[in-house]
Amino acid sequence: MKKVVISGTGLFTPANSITNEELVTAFNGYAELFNAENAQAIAEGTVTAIEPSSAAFIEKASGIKSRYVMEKSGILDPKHMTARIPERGDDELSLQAEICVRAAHQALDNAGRAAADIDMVVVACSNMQRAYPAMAVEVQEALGIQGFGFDMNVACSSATFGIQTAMSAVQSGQARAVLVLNPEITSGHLNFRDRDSHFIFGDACTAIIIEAEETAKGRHQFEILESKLKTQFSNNIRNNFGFMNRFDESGVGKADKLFRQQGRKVFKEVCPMAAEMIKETVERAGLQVSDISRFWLHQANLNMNQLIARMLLGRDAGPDEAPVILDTYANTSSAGSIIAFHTHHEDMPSGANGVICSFGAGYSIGCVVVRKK
Ligand SMILES: CC(=O)SCCNC(=O)CCNC(=O)[C@H](O)C(C)(C)COP(=O)(O)OP(=O)(O)OC[C@H]1O[C@@H](n2cnc3c(N)ncnc32)[C@H](O)[C@@H]1OP(=O)(O)O
Repeated sequence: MKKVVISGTGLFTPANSITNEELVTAFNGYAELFNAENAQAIAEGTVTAIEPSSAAFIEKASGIKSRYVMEKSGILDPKHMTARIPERGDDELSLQAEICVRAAHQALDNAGRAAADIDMVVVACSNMQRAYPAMAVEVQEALGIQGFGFDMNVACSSATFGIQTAMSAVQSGQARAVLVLNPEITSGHLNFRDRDSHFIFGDACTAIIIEAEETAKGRHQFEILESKLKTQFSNNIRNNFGFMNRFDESGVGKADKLFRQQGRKVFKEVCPMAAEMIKETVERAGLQVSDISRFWLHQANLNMNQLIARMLLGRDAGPDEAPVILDTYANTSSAGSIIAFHTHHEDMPSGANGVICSFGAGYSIGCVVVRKK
């Protein structure tokens, strides 16, 4: 079988960052307004008052200190509580394609590649900006890539599922090189009025070039030794937004058309699944967990990652073994493990092994074992 490498990655980080304190001030402002407007109903017991959020809780429960967003002022306005981003015309590059292009240029540069070397574009993320045409085809056009492109959505595991799809395309000869993009504008599906989850997500876009080892030119190449995917249905992370929403506008309300989760259940159920998947995939690669020097884990919750590392290693992981980026990026869905990889791989010596592992809605888990060239 043809050997395949990750030959370059890229990252787009939005210019605006929001601290926990800023986010909590906005949320508490909203809560005060809501409680004042509904004072009588709250006193009568027909409406529940909104409790204030707390920056200390957020950092302790999740490890998140701040997050990047495409637009900040609307999210921090207690009367608005979502980003203010004007719609673009059909003749303009869409926002999601724009951030793909920004990340793609960096990945192409790191891989020593030009658009003409790419035959396939995959946009793999949790939310597409529109139904069609596919985002990937717009990105293909914007970059001047021949060949073909398509979108795929496996929520937080979109990047790892995209890597395996790209690897198969290279191995089967469908593409010489594939550009996988993970444009996560998570602020669009985050309910900033929900105390349990308003702090969870941030925006970012990652790009990955996958190609045959024999012709790869990237400065830091990682051979893909093994990859394994798993899905198991769960309602514990769910978003009912979709094209049939307009059939029944009475619905069960608006909040179910945004991200919602049973965080405790997710924590309890996903950690053992992810640890087991990592162990299985590493063993399928002919290695032991002790042969892995770095784990680029999905970046949703610090306590989750620490627990998974303990399940695997029987001890706490050092910061070099399981790099953390969620403190400043929060959960960027599928981009998270790739941001960790992108920002923490250059120092690895030749021959060092690592694992990229994503886990999230579906449930979906993707595990990719790599070795530095
Ligand atoms: C695309 C994807 O990645 S999907 C995301 C995948 N999801 C995950 O990975 C999430 C995994 N789970 C988690 O991260 C955690 O469960 C969290 C961070 C969501 C919540 O942390 P937990 O410790 O489980 O907190 P929990 O929800 O049980 O709340 C604990 C208490 O804090 C309170 N609380 C909740 N939110 C807040 C807040 N913002 N500020 C202050 N207090 C809060 C709760 O009401 C609760 O109070 P109670 O004990 O009086 O009932």
